[in-house]
Order: sequence, then structure tokens, then C-alpha cells
Amino acid sequence: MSISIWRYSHLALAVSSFIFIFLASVTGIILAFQPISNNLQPYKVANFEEITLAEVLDGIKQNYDEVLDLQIDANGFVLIDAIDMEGEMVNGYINPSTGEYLSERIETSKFFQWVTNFHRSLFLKGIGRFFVGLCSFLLFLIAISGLILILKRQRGIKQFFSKIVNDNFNQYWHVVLGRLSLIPIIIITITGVYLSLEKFDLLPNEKTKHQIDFESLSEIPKLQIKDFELFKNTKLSDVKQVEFPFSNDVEDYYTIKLKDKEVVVNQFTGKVLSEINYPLVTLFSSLSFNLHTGSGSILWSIILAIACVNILFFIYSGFAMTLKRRASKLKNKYKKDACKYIILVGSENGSTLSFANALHRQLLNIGETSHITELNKYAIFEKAEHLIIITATYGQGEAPTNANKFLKRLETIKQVQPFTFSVVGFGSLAYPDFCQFAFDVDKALLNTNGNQLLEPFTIHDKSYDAFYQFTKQFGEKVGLQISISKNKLTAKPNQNKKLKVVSKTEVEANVDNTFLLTLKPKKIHKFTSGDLLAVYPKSDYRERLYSIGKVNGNIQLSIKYYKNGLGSNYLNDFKINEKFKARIIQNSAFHFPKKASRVILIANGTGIAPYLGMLHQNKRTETHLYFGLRTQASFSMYSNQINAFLQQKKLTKSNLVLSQEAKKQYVQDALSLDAAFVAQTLYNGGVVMICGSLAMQKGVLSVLESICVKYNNKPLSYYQNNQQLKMDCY
Ligand SMILES: Cc1cc2nc3c(=O)[nH]c(=O)nc-3n(C[C@H](O)[C@H](O)[C@H](O)COP(=O)(O)O)c2cc1C
Repeated sequence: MSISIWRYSHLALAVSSFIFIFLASVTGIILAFQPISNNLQPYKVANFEEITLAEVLDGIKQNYDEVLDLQIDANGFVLIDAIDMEGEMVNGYINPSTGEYLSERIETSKFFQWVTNFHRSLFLKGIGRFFVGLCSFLLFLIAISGLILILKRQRGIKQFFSKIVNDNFNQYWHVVLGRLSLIPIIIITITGVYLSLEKFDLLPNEKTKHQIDFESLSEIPKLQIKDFELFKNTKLSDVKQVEFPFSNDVEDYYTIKLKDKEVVVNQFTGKVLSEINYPLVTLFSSLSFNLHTGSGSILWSIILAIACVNILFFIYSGFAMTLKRRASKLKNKYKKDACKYIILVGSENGSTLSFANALHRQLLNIGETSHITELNKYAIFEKAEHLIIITATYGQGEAPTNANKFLKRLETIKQVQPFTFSVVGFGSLAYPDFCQFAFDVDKALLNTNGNQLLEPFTIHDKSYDAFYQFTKQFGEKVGLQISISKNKLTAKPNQNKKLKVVSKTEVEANVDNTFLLTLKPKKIHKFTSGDLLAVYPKSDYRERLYSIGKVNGNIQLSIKYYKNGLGSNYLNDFKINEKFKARIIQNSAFHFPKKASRVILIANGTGIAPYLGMLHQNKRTETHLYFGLRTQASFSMYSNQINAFLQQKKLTKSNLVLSQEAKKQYVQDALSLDAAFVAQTLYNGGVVMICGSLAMQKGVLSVLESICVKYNNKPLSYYQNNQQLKMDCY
């Protein structure tokens, strides 16, 4: 079944029952405190687990004139119903070791009684009980459909508990808490249903009936109670209740209710007269009661209370997510066949949709004809001149649900007139397949009669700034002035890592206006070389990303200074020991390979930053560096670190390639010269990493493509699919 069906089922179940579930959860939280407060009473003795029934009954016999009944509750408190030596009726707690009377029985407070009644039946008697039982069952189904959604999201049971990327508060905590409270919720619901079925007599009801041979009853040999074999061998902790004989008649006996069976014992000889194991229904009933109410266990009561709080959060976050998904509705002024611009959207949770909608509205505002629809509704658009595809990526580089049929439809539906296409990918660098679906869409469109207007444009983490850049580029191509308002599209960044400036080189000291900045995270944060540091120069939506090199636990950045550059000015202005907040973004697609026969690192300019960290961390992998700079003087800032890596054998060979001096080469020229070596590296399972400018990336990729085809008879994409090519270019 597809994810959308499970999601609709999950939602439909939640919508149909949420009021009852809300009420049951609120009352459930309150009721969880009842066993806790009971359990905290001082009526349990220290040796409760060791003391035997024989010792207890002997003590009682000596302290009370007549005993009717003895019960051990879920907290391990011993309750007695007896007449004391002064002839007074007593009904309360005793110390089982001494028989001493401690206190009267705790009566459930009126408040707890009221809440319990409401929780069980909403004060609606039978019908209320029925609804509560039904909702318990619906909550069970919600938990199961939620479990399936998590399994689908995590791609199987093995990754069930693997890390979840936090790119949306409600979604993140809905999944994280869902995983943690799944088992308690399933237990609460199953036991709730069981208890309801029991109340409606829908379970087989087998009464325990002892068969006693009264003819053969005998009063001899008469033994003291403390010498009864069964009583000596039974621990008090295994007993639930003891019913005492009514009279001294041999036909009256002790009935001992243990946890798993009921035993009848001759009051004179201690002989076992009958023994019946409880049916499973009875065992489940008491288990269900204890598990559902938390009776007898403070820990379990707390878990139940937390699970109920989580249910309230699931109701809130589930509806918040649904409302967000529905908020960005697709509204069209013009029919699909009347428009010059067609915006096709792929979005799971609605954020991509709000960006696409903003562009759509802007096109309409400036008097253009624009039609917006889901990628799955791809059709013939008779007057379309420009298709703009704006799509998120899900799963492992896959399509969002409303775009999963697009590639198939594209194969069969041909536009009737020439058109251009521009693809915008929304994604997150925290996933290895960054914006992969957008790339797949672009590739598929290249095989149609459409012309690519712009290269695929990727946007990390819903960046308004990046989207603005796209609309500007697009506007220039089609001759329109597009200006997207940032209202509603911008969320304040979550700048949660405090960093302290440890060292900084001077911009003026470097011929390329580049400086090295070393930052110390305030707390220990998990990050590694290749991850990204997002800084927010104006504390607003504007984000600047820098590749991190991890050196001695610090973050080392290499930054090119631009006179009007927002990010570089912001970072350059910091003084040593100054602190600021920024965000570390995991970029697992660009981590140094854990296992590789050989690694080739290719960089130009500041693209060296992550490699300085990777080489620092490198233990024994054979690594070759191709580093492109303008002049020998540009290298002075890095020479100490690189020479040290060579000496420590962390770097096998360094190829410095200068574009303005000596042979005037670019890195791709050096790679062409070492073509056989590069081909052999890929052939043997080695990894090639590229970091730096997009122009350099383009040149390098084209050289690598020819090398792979010429030497290895394989396209570069083969190695890319094999995770042997890692790139982080800007
Ligand atoms: C379960 C899940 C899987 C994701 N997988 C990827 C992925 O493989 N590649 C990627 O670039 N982004 C991935 N993302 C990030 C989303 O594409 C990104 O958050 C996007 O902005 C969501 O857009 P939407 O709100 O329109 O659905 C994933 C997000 C989630 C929640």
C-alpha cells in the first residue's frame, strides 16, 4: 500500500476519534497519579519479598481474635478484615511481619473516583463505555498505521531507530516521540479494549469451582498453622488473597488466591484439598488491569502518564501538519490550456508548495498567464511556453507523493508546441541524495522536445534567499521582473550552536583576500569535516553556508573576502574570543569515505577547507590532492598544514596547480595529465571528491567523464551511482 493511503488512514482514524482520545488522555494523565500517590504510602515492609505466608498467618492469629479475610494489593500492602482482641472490627493495613495494625484502608478520593468514572464511561454508562472501548481500539489502529508510516519513512525495520533529520518541529517530534511511546500506547490500547470487552461480558467467563471430597475430610493430624507445608513454601509476594474458614467445622477451609492459581487448604491438617489454575482470561484480566492503570508500579505509572501527554502532542502536531499541508492550496485563475507559464509542484508537506504559489501569484500580478498544478497532474498544456518544475525530494532521493507518477506520465504525454523547462529542487543537505528527484526530473525532461532554460537549481532547507536568486535568473531569461515577497516564505533560522572565535588570519596578508577562521564550539557538538556551517549575518532568513574542516575539535573555515559580501564581512569583523551563534548542517554526502582503496581530493580556492580537516583526521587512507590556486603566494596560507600532512603521511601526494603562474594550469589539466591514475583509482573502488567553484566542478566533471569512458569504458555516472564521486561546489 502506498504511503498516502496509510497517511489518509492514520488521519481519518485520528479525525474520527480525537475528541474521545483527547478526553481519555487528559483523564489518563490525572489517573496515573493515583497509583503513584498510593504507592508512596509507608505500608510496605522491607522484607516483603522474603516473608512466607506461614509467618504472616501465625503473627495474625496471635494479634487478632478472628480473621475473615487478608488481601495483598498491587503495592504490596497487606489488608486485613478482622476482629481484634478487644472485639473491635478492623479493616485496614497491617505490618505482615508483626501483625501490628497500621492504618485504615485508603479510600479512593472522590476526585479520583469522579475522574475514573469519566475515563471509563464519560458518565454515559453503557454507551459511554462502548465508545471509550471503541476509541481505545481506534487508537490502537492509529498506532499501527503510525508504525507503518515510520517504517516507510525510515525505509525498513533496521533503520527504525536511526537518526531523523529535524527540518520541521511538528514532524520531527511527532516521529521521535511516536517511536518512543509506540509500545506503551499499544499496551494501553490493547488492555483498554480487553477491559471493555470484559465489562460487556464478551469474554469467556470460567468460574473457578473446586471439587472437594467432603467424605474424606479429617481433623488429624492437627498441625499448627506455621507448620502447614503449603504456607511454609509460599511467599507472601505470590499471594493475592486469603479467605479464612467461617467456623471450626472441618468442612470450612482456607482459600488461598495466588497469582496464577487458587488453592483450598484443610484448616486443621494444612492438606491441600483442591488446586485450580486460573484460566488465561483471568490472568489477562489482572495483567490488563495492572498494565492499564499502572497499579503497583510508580515507574510504569510515569511511563503511562508520559505516553498520555505524548498522545495530546500527537493530536496537536498531527493536526498542525495537516493544516499546513492543506494551507497551500493550488488556486488557478486561468485554465491549463490558456497559460504561457505552467508551474508543476512536487511537495509532501506543503512548504515547496508555498514557494511555488508565491511565484505563481507574482506572475499573475505582473499580468502573465500562469497555471499551477501537481506534478502528478502533468498533461498537455496547449499554450505552454515555459514549464517551471518546483519539487522536493523524499525517501532516498525519491519523489514526493504528489509527484510519484510524473516520470511515467512524461514518457507518454508529449507537449504540442516547443517549450522551455527549468527545474528547482527543494531538499536538505542532511540527506545523501540532495535534491535527487529534481535532477531526475531535469534528466527526463532533457529527453523531451523541451529546451532546458536553466540548469537544475537546488535549494537547501527552504532558503528564501536561494529561491529569490532562482526567480531573478528565471526572470532575466524570460524578460520579466519578478520579485517574490519574503513574507510567509521565511522562517527564522534555528541558530542553536554558540561558537567562539579562536584564531583568524588577516585578509590583507593573503593575495587572494582569503582568510582562515577557527571557531570553537561552546558545547561538544557532533560534526565532522565536510559538514556545513550556516551563518546568519543579519539574524534573519539570509543564510550563508561554509564548508567545515574539523581540526583538533574546532571548526576551521576558509573564506574569500568580498567587499560587499554579506557573509564574508560578517565573519571578518569578528575579533578573537568573540562569540556568535550559527547552525551546523550535517552533509553526510560529503564526508571522507570510511573505507576506500584510495581518495583523490580536488579543490580550488577556499574549497580546500573541508580537506584540511579530512586530512587532519585521516589515519591511513592513501590520499592525493589536486589543489588549484592562482599563484604560489596564494598557497602560503595553507603550506604549513599541507606540508605537515605530507610529513605525517596523512597526505600521499600534493599536486599544486597554479592558474596565473608557471604552466598556467587548472586542476582539470592536471587530472588530464594523470588520466590513467585517475581511471585506475575509480576502477579499483577509490573515491574522488570535488570541492570549490561551480566553474571548476564543470571543467573537472567533463575531464572525468572522458577519462572514465576512454580508460574504463564506463560513464562517470556509473561511479557517481556507486558513491565514488562526492561533490560540494558553490
Ligand atoms: C522523510 C524525509 C526524507 C527526505 N529525503 C530527502 C532526500 O533524499 N534528499 C533531499 O534533498 N531532501 C530530502 N528531504 C528534505 C525535503 O525534501 C525538504 O525538507 C523539503 O523542503 C520538504 O518540502 P515539502 O514541505 O514541500 O514537502 C527529506 C525530508 C523528509 C522529511
